[in-house]
Amino acid sequence: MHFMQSLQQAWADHDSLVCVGLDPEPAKFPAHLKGRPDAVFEFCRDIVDATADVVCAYKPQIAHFAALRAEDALERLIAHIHEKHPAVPVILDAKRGDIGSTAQHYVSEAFDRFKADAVTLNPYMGRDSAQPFLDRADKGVILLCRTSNPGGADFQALDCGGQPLYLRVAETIARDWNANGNCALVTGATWPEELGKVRAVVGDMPLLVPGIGAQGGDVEAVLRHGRSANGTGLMISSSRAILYAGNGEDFAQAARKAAIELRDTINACR
Ligand SMILES: O=C(O)c1cc(=O)[nH]c(=O)n1[C@@H]1O[C@H](COP(=O)(O)O)[C@@H](O)[C@H]1O
Repeated sequence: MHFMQSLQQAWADHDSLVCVGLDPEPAKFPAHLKGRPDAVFEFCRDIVDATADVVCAYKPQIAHFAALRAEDALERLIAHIHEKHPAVPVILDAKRGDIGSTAQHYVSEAFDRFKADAVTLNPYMGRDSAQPFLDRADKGVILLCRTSNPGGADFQALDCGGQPLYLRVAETIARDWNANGNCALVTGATWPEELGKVRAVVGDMPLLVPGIGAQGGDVEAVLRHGRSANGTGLMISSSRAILYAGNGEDFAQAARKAAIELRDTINACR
């Protein structure tokens, strides 16, 4: 199914705008998993199986797997999600972006090797670096716009003909890059007013919103500024606050409880 269709279906069927970020850090794993040869897969799989009915998407972050030489675990994890929880789309957080000939290989990595439904991209290299991704009309292309980190403003807030660069990025992508209707933007929860300015420019385009939980973003402000006309339009992503909500044998149930709490807090503001 087209990423945008499965996202909308998951928003509706699970009544949830929560995206769980899958960022494995073995030092934070519960004691009974530490040292097990397949701990990265087992940890993420158990989190997924405990939360799949209360989320709208999963977002594995590729460096967290690659640094551990666990890319095969990432492949198996995405295959597991597709097999056991086919209603939940998978966003590969890879923040790619390169000249067209290399971008083809990043396309193949994300969609043919890992079989993700969507991927995050850095738009700094311009249209031709994104085009091979945009051409995959059934896949989501989620472009950095106003990132959650403290240095996000270093370049993104620079004046660009009377408006900040991040708004020019939002405007250009919504107007020129979205011919296949498969674009979305990253707008951090830590800058809710900027998020609202992006929403005003892009209409109902989905926004991936990291920065809730460990980075301290304000859920109510994100909803107030960022929800679309029908009260959806957001993939509100949290990694550490859900993954490491508990560190005992019941860690997956603790993650489920944290995901449900976040879903309910969000829904109270919709
Ligand atoms: O593209 C992202 O997902 C992303 C964009 C951004 O602006 N800020 C941001 O934190 N992220 C990612 O979102 C996740 C945030 O993790 P937590 O702070 O633990 O919820 C990490 O995987 C980051 O790489």
